[in-house]
Amino acid sequence: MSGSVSSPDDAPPIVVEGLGIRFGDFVVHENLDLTVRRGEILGVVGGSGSGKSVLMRAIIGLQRASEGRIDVLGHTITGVDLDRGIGVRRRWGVLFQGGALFSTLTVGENVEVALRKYYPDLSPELRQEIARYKVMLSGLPESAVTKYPSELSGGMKKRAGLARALALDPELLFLDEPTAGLDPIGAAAFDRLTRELKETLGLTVFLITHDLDTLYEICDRVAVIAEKRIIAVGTIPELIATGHPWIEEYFNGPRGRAARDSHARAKG
Ligand SMILES: Nc1ncnc2c1ncn2[C@@H]1O[C@H](COP(=O)(O)OP(=O)(O)OP(=O)(O)O)[C@@H](O)[C@H]1O
Repeated sequence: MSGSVSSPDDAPPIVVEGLGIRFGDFVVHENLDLTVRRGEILGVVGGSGSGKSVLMRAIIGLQRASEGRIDVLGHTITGVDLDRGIGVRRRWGVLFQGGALFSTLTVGENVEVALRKYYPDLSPELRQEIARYKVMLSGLPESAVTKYPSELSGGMKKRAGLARALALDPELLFLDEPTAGLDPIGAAAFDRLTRELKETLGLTVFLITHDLDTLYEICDRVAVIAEKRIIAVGTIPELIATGHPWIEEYFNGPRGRAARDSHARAKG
């Protein structure tokens, strides 16, 4: 079942077809379809508990699908043990909610974990140098390399988690609520960093968020999860044009309008 799709490099980086996920009798996803285009930042929104994180976990092979098929970077990953053989796991990076840093390791050592696993022959000097570079690429000062997570602010922890996600030069970056808990200035700075990294490194970004400013400022398209599936995907004007009540309320409610007005003012 680990078959390669016909031309892996031309295929959209993520294709989800007919996905079904349930926990016992509780159905989270049913017949969910989604295609992520190469080089885009795709925002993923939906009410609390609608299954955004479960979908992300399924795409990165941490959550078993009950039905359907998921292709990532040209490889079918459903029904496949990702620790064996297909080598796709090293081609993505993930920033989990909360950063998921090892508290007993320094920031630099956290970044080195994946390098040790996938490139065991790297010399310690080169490994440390790559980790230092990733930390700085994520907008942290060089001094952060030797700090422990407990010594960092919330915003710095997110950046440290991002450095870890970038450790293996991924093609695909998964961000689960990266600006949650940040003040508005810190959130806007993180958004800018995401956009810059996407453009500089040629990343495709799957970004779960509740942050309307993030959607307006940096997302190329937005996918909406409701009723156990993706009910619409497109630019924000395209979504609003669907007239779906949840989308209408989300983007045309008071917060949605405030984010849209602020985006329009920033654009002049
Ligand atoms: N391992 C699990 N076992 C049982 N139920 C689960 C499990 N993981 C998630 N769920 C349930 O699946 C549903 C979707 O969870 P998920 O975390 O994907 O929501 P979400 O859309 O990311 O929500 P939020 O915006 O609040 O983070 C929730 O009802 C959750 O309780």
